[in-house]
Amino acid sequence: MKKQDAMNRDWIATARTLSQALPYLQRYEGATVVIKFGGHAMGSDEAMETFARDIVLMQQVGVNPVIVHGGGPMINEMLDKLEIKSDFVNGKRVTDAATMEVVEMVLSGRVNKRIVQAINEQGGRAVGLSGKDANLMVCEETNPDLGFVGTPVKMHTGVLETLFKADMIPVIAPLGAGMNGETFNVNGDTAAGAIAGALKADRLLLLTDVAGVKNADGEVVTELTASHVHELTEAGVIAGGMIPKTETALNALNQGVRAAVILDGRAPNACLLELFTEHGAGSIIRQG
Ligand SMILES: Nc1ncnc2c1ncn2[C@@H]1O[C@H](COP(=O)(O)OP(=O)(O)O)[C@@H](O)[C@H]1O
Ligand SMILES: CC(=O)N[C@@H](CCC(=O)OP(=O)(O)O)C(=O)O
Repeated sequence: MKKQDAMNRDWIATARTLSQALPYLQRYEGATVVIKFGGHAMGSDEAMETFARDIVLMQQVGVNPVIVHGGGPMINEMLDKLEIKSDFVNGKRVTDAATMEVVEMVLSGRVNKRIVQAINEQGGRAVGLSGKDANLMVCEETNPDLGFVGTPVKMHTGVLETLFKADMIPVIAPLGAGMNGETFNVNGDTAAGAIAGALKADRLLLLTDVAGVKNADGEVVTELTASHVHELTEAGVIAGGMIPKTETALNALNQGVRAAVILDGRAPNACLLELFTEHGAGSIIRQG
């Protein structure tokens, strides 16, 4: 009897959560949400399945989700196998011609198709593409010392609008087309920010492997403005891999994205918690 009572309580709580989601579902009807799915956040098959379910649910309730993925750890694995050495400068992989070939193969091939398949297995209709398709992301060389690393300079998002109209979910590998036929390797966060900016997305979600942006005491700051971010960066509290993420978030806000959120992609249902509950998740950055 006691067990039955506990089960009933769980079901009532589930129904309440669904009911409380109504205003959030209404708020995000027709909204565009760009989600950066990092290589570290992908981890296990289980994490991939939960992520894919969240994305399909989002689309089911009227959101236009756009996935931009990373895959740094998977690129490292393949470069190791091929015994190609790789270095990073300020969070960007120094990319010579041989490395570029491996980056494209891993990102457009293995990683992109794994995400596409996971979404389709949950009943969605995902289409895999890279920033080279339909000239979505045209890039210039970031810095000659980094080789084929690109900075997005011109975006053509028409292909994404076409996919939205057909109820398809774009899954984008962070590669860019050069003006002279080159292929560029673009940091996943940078690519997600550029795409969110060009779409003037309602939300940019950057999924990573920490709960959010932490302050000097190691606590997650749930709400931040641009000036908070500058203060924490100048104090050296925002460091390493968090610097390109917060920079991407601020650039996206400057281009008209309403808010950017940095959250733990390994936490179950992180995207749903952020979009459709009062609780939210991670650190939300708004124009201040
Ligand atoms: N203030 C901070 N708050 C949270 N994480 C921080 C902070 N400063 C530096 N970091 C580091 O940034 C990392 C996230 O960046 P990164 O490893 O590049 O993520 P990803 O692989 O998901 O793109 C965290 O794991 C953490 O070690
Ligand atoms: C220029 C550059 O550094 N590109 C990245 C692209 C992948 C990426 O960003 O992957 P994560 O998001 O998983 O780190 C790289 O070569 O690793």
